[in-house]
Amino acid sequence: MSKEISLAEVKKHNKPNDLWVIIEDKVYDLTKFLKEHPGGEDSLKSVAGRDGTKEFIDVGHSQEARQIMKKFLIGNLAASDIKKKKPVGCREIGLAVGGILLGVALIYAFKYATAKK
Ligand code: HEM
Repeated sequence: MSKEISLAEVKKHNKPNDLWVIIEDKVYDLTKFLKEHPGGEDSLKSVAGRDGTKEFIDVGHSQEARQIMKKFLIGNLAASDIKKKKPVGCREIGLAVGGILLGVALIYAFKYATAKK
């Protein structure tokens, strides 16, 4: 199992000579890659010690870049620091469907009540 690293720990490594970055909940030590990065040093420095997932994806990195990054993987972001995406629960779906059915039933009831006899 790979190492779990907390967000607080990653934040400490925010300098060019000690540069960690979080990408897709994984932690990379890019200190040695800084000078080799085809996208320049500044882009990596701008996300030093923090989550650079959005920036990494926005660039549209190649498969080759994804291969290279594996060499610098040092661990996973601690589960407690991973932002949980709230899924839409069954309760919400149930309420929405119930609301729509009630609305349709009311329209029919109204039409029936006001229909000319
Ligand atoms: C382990 C992490 C990373 C690796 C291995 C990596 C590798 C590469 C490689 C190989 C390229 C050349 C183009 C390609 O093959 O896609 C590239 C370009 C680039 N990267 Fe990264 N990169 C990493 C992280 C980042 C991050 C976090 C940022 C932004 C904050 C970034 C910004 C850029 C930019 C701006 C380019 C230039 C794109 C262009 O010229 O069109 N990279 N990177």
